[in-house]
Amino acid sequence: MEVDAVFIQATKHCPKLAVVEADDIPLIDLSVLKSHNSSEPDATAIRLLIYEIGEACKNWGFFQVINHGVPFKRRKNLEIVARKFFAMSKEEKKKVSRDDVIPFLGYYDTEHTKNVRDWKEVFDLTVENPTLFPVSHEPDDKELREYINQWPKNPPELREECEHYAEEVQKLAYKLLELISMSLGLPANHLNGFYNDHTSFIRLNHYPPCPVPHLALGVGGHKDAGALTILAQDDVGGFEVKRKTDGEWIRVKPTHDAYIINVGDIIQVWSNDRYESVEHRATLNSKKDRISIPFFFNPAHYTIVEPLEELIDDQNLAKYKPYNWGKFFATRKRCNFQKLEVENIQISHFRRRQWKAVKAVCSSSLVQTTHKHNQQLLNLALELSSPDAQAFDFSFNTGGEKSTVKPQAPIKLEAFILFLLDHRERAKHDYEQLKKTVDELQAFEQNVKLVKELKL
Ligand SMILES: O=C(O)CCC(=O)C(=O)O
Ligand SMILES: [Fe+2]
Repeated sequence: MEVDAVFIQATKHCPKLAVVEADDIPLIDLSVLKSHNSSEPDATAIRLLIYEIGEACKNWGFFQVINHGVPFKRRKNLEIVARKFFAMSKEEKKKVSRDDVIPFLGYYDTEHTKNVRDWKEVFDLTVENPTLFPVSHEPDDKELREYINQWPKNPPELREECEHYAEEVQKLAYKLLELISMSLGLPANHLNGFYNDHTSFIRLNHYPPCPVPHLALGVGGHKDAGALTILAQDDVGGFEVKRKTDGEWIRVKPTHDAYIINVGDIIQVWSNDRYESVEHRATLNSKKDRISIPFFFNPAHYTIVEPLEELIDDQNLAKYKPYNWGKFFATRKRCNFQKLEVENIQISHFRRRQWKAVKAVCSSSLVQTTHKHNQQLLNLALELSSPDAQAFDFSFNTGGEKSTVKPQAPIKLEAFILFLLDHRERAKHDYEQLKKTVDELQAFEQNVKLVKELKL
């Protein structure tokens, strides 16, 4: 069977044939939250649970939960009805197509992730019906619209099953939000206020069998833009996360009645990078089709997302500028529909200037040309930080025309060292890579001194 080239991934994104399954992915038991025999829950056990969740968010950016309180029947029923829906003819499904008037909700099969088409079809619905959202991504356009779910005639039980499911998973979402809040040292309900008019939605994902599972992806590598995702996957398997320690794609083996929880971009920003949104993707299967059902737990459209005041001080400056969630989401939606030449909007575009300055150092050819080792190192650093670097390429090289900043070289170098140290903390793998390239860190540090002595 011929496969349309729009589905084919660049070689570096193609899934490897040998699947890696890690056995240390955090599996967290929430049974302690249920108060048995109406007695108070065990305070020590809760403290331990909060600690476990904090560690999982920090080290992995995701975890699985069991004994979460969502009745298995609700999930199973929804999976069955989702299969029924996707088994209908295209013509039938397209009756509830997402279109220009209802751009977020209903059926569609043309989503692109990172500009390559996903091998999937989906049905989207909001949890609150209607849900208020900005009409346009344009910052000055203040028009809002009430988005209403589109329900197909068939299967008739789809609506009811979706609504039952949403109700139950929502309870879990609030529990997790509270646990995460406490793991950041904040009161349990600290984040709840953002959810008064929340914009959470549920997606039914269907990945048909694919004749070229080594060349295409169900969903290409991406980070979820919202706050928290609660994912149910069936027993076929295919969900993979990029492990923070070494950048390896790890397959998360389906665990009976477990949910996969991942921290999204908003929690990364709220936590000022203490917790990082993890990159993940869905791989395909040549024989079986697969269903997955993410619940995206997102705040009100008017939420201004920024690092939480309680988590910043002189030592931990806010790393992001505030942004409006509704506008961010609208911009994302606009790009996902079509193949564009530009990169989609990312939270890295809102990183604050002190971090930009660091990236500017990396792109300064003045520094790059001073020493071969440094050049390699800086190129690598530039690569590691490429999403940011793209967004603001200062190119202020030795009196070049575009020069807008005249930075002081010693300050720049210090900033660069800070950048490296930050990377060392955040991604040991990247640091190992850097280290390898310059032979060893010591050599690099000597080079830095050298550049300083040259007073560049
Ligand atoms: O299908 C999966 O396992 C992942 C889906 C996903 O990441 C998404 O829809 O955002
Ligand atoms: Fe996702």
